[in-house]
Amino acid sequence: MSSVRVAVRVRPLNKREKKLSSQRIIQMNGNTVSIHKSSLAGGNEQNEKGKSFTYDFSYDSSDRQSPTFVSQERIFQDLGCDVLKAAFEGFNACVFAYGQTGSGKTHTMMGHEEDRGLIPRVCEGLYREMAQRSKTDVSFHTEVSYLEIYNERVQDLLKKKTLTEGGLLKVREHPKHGPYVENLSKHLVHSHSDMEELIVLGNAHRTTAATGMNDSSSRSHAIFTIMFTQAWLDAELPRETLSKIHLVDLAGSEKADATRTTGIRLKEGANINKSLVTLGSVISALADLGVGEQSTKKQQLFIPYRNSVLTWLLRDSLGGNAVTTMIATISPADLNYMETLSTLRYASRAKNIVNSPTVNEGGSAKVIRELQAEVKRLQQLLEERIQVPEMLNSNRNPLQYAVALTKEWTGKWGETQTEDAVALRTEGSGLIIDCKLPHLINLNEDLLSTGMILYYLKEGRTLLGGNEPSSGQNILLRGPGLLGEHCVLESRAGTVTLLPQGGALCLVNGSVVTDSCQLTQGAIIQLGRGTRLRFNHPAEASQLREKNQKIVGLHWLNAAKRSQPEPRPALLILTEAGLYTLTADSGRLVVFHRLPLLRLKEIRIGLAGQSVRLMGTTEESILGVYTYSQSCTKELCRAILEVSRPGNSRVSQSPLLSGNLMKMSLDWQISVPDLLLDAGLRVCCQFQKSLADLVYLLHCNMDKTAVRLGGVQLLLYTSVAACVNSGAQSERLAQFLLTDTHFGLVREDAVVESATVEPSRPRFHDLTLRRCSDLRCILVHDEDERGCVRLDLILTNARGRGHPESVPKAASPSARVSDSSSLAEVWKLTFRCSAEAACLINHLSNV
Ligand SMILES: Nc1ncnc2c1ncn2[C@@H]1O[C@H](COP(=O)(O)OP(=O)(O)OP(=O)(O)O)[C@@H](O)[C@H]1O
Repeated sequence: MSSVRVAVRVRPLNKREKKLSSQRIIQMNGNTVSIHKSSLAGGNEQNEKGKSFTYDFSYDSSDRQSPTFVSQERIFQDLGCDVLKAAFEGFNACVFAYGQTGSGKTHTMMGHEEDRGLIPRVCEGLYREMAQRSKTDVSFHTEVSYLEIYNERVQDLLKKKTLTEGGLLKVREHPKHGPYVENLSKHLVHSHSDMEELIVLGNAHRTTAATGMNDSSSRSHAIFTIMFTQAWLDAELPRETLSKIHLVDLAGSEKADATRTTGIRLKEGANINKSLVTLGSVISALADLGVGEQSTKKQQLFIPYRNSVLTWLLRDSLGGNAVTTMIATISPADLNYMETLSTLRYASRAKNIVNSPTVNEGGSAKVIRELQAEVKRLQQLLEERIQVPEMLNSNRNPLQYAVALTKEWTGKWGETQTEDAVALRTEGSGLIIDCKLPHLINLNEDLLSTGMILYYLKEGRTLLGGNEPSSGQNILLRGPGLLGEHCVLESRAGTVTLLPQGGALCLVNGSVVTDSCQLTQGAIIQLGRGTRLRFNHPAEASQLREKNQKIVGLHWLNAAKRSQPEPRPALLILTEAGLYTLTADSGRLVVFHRLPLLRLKEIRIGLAGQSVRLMGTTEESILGVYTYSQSCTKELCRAILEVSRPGNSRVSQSPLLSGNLMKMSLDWQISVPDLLLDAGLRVCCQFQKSLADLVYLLHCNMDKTAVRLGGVQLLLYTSVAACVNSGAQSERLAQFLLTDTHFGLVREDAVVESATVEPSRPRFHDLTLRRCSDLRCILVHDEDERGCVRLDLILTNARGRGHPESVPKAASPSARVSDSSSLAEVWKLTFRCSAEAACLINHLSNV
């Protein structure tokens, strides 16, 4: 018997809560969590003391600086390690996160690249532990499935929606094994990186949406399941255990008014709440069972597992055969008092659920073990000269039967290892054979041969030979010069070696081999005088692919990210799988940012197409790219989309990728629709919002009596290399802007904007603004070999309006007038595009 373990975790205040000056109402003391009723929730002196609940674990993650701060690693050490322990002992395990929407369930279960949650850490831990145990004679077999329950329907997150109509799957009940999802794909995994890839793929397919409470709210319940089998011979007795690990990220419980939900979100909310209400009823009923009312109530108590898909599928984890942990996630803010209290009550109730986990022994192994035990018992009887039942001498002699079954089991286990290892799939008009085990492909030169043979290599020895079928070869080949026992291929823990037998002629990649030789991916093996085979090692190939991904494009640009928001020169390497940004650090190139393309969620084009903001699933993943030209922006975006969403015709038709971004940006009337692509990838812009921000900043720094806010009209906004003031030598990259009456330089931040953290500076900053009438003359230099044009703007009576130091924030701009100077001021500007320089010259000459 084991009680459900319950942990409570409080997250930091979010942006919304801070904006509303929320009070913290959660205190954690040891494993006791106290919630105080705030004035906002109608608190008064009397109940100010609040309510307290005690759990198995309490985690205060509300303040990173606090000494009591609990990290993702600590949660893994406390809860994840127990999941692994249970799995290796043969128990089922389940961890589910429950809590209000936006309270931190996904953060705790999945986390993000820089701060990984429980699921990726459990997967990593599983492989770490397997590697440590690999020296023992235990074999492991791991399969993974990942599903979501959205609006009470089950969808496979690891498969494109082609299986059944809309990709929806049915839940059925197996008489022996209980509820299961029909046709749910199971993926055999060989390595931690295989598992990570599946997680990323599944997450990309998950249904999320922005709600009032969470910008990226999970609208579905997601169940990531690892089916983990271990098999070994224990003193000649076969042993096999199968553990199912369910890692569940529930959708958030929510009040319709709190999230200001309507339409689709409201319907989702109703379904989410329906499952959670059923989960609550199940927990409640089980808790009643657990607190010692079994005798009176057990018979009468009905557990409503089947009232929702979620509880039906998790039946074994709730009051059944599993070691189960619930993580209740809460907000620290008084705003959410009622929801937090309800979560704490829910969690407290769950503590009373008692499960009865048992080691899940593989069916056939169990029968054999029981038979072996029977044999032992009978042998003992023999030794004691007690009359032995007839059975021992009959055909169904348990000893022979057990030996036969053991043999069969060993064979079957081997098969399960290779089952699913070879699969056929179609791609376009081609047929692809996927084989996860190391294998050989026959490169037959016989012109009349039309088939292709693939020989997979199981763990252990494989004897190859020809011509003499009686030699007991595992792989029988035909060809001149082949001996009966030609060579042995030995596969051990991912390494395959070839050992020639008795003077047989073997060549690997054209060199004669006489001793043991390790084979590597793609090796060409020649046996005898004509038999040629190609060796493939899928695991090694996948590692090599990772290391050696095909480079699709290189871009030298400037880049920034949240933790380092100043643009810096960067090399962007676009590969088939991700975008790598390298920068120089003390003379060495270092990876500044990495964005797997599967995780790419948003491409936002900056004002006039001068920058791009690429965002993955978290704010930390934001990469700001300063392209300084709309053509470069379009080129980069097209390249990324061509790799991540190939062949999508809507990409080329989108005005964002084909239109004039400058024109679209500076015209208040043009509204550019977002482009929504597969797996929730959005290509968008916020031209009008950015334009409004910029115009407001400009207007604040102009002479307000002369220009109305509505009269500020932007004519040009482009990147230039600028050197302002005659003395200064160094050029800096900035945005040049031109209005009817003014021109200026400003810097734009491509990273800024954060749902949870107040940005440290406004989108537009460091503004230097001049009246057009301040201009005395323009010197136009010849175009250089790159087509760039330099203009020297010569200004007299320089009056610094909105000088860099005078513009701390867009919201509170000031118009400090700098010292007048009798010296002329020179702005040396280099325009990348001569048309833009011409536009400036035309306008200023007219003035
Ligand atoms: N412990 C934490 N530390 C730092 N940030 C957190 C923590 N928990 C949550 N957050 C942040 O709060 C936001 C909401 O969290 P998350 O998406 O995990 O909530 P959720 O409970 O899964 O919401 P929903 O039910 O709507 O999917 C995210 O931006 C997340 O990064």
